[in-house]
Amino acid sequence: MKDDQKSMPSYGLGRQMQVYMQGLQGQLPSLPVAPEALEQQAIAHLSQKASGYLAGMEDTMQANLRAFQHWSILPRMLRDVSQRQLSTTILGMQLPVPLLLAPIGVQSIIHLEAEIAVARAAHATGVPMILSTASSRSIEAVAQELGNTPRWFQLYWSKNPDLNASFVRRAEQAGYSAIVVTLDTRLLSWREQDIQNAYLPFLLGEGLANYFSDPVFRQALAQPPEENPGMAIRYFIDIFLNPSLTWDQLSFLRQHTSLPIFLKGILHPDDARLAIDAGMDGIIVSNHGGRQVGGSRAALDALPAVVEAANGQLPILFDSGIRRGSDVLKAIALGAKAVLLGRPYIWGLALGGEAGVQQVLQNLLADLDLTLAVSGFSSISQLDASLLVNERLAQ
Ligand SMILES: Cc1cc2nc3c(=O)[nH]c(=O)nc-3n(C[C@H](O)[C@H](O)[C@H](O)COP(=O)(O)O)c2cc1C
Ligand SMILES: CC(C)CC(=O)C(=O)O
Repeated sequence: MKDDQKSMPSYGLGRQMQVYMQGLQGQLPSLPVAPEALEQQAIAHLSQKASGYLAGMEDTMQANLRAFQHWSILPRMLRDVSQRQLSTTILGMQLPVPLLLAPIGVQSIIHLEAEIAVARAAHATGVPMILSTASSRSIEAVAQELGNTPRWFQLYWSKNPDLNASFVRRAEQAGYSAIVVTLDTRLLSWREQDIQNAYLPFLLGEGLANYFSDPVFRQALAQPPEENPGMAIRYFIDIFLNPSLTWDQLSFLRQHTSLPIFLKGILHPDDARLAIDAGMDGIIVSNHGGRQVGGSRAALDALPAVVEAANGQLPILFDSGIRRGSDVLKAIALGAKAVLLGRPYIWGLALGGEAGVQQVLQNLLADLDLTLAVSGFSSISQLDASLLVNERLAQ
């Protein structure tokens, strides 16, 4: 984290003042500040294929956003909020803010500098990054940009066990401090826009940097990917999806890493109990941003039951629909230790590369810090359900 951002207590105010002072010199923020306007501008900027890929099932995405409206913050007054604390600890890991960048694959279809730009922005703001297996830059190249910024690696569990073990080994060697296994994408769902556009970026070789650079993957090919990319892509298609993956196979991963393992994509409380039985270290409640099960429960609506089922035995994180500081507060008040930011940073990437991602993160952190303060709290560790009113029950 940069020195001028180390003191989080003045962060929100600092960002506000920076913007207003720039305004006095005739400079307005280069990106829209409201997430809705940011999204609109980014979608208009991207090709139809890329924006179609970013989309999801509209009803489920809307449900994710609406779920936040069902909860209202009931602020408290006249409490000293002059010193504020946004940092949190998860399984002994210190996170400067309760926010991580969600794993988002194939960023090369959004911006030429892809995950490199995102990693630089993460480093500049201190926001930890979760790198996707399907990234367009390798595990090692992204790590190099992150310096000492915390990083986790998201694993898509392929049909080749040696490849899975190799990915995890590479992540460990490159300083990633947790493994996130995504459970909800053992098959690709029926994605209407991609089908309409007949577009799957992997078939064009996008998002395969980790595969093409992996010794196990390369060994399985008769010719290296540089000489015969078509053959490498076909092999990727053969092994990538793994619908036969079941709970009992998680022990394999445990044998191959000493890093904490988080399961991403849990919505049902019974699955939270299975995660505990399987000896996992954490859960990420998520419906993949409404991209997998069309018509699924909004992720925020699923959070309280998962938190209750976990019963404090392992940390719960959350994503799907985080757009503003108040969303972060609500998810944390409902029991999440931290949240993952998804599409908003990709909109920033689309419009402004590294600087765009940085602006989105700075704004969100400032919003979070100020919303915490005006709600009457000085530390995110003070938040619990008493912050919120459930408007559906209150009516
Ligand atoms: C274009 C795109 C690609 C994604 N790629 C991955 C991925 O590679 N691995 C993964 O676990 N989740 C992936 N996700 C899901 C995100 O990690 C996260 O769950 C989701 O974006 C949260 O929803 P939100 O963006 O609406 O907040 C992807 C999401 C999008 C939009
Ligand atoms: C299928 C993946 C490689 C990327 C992903 O998770 C997504 O597109 O939602």
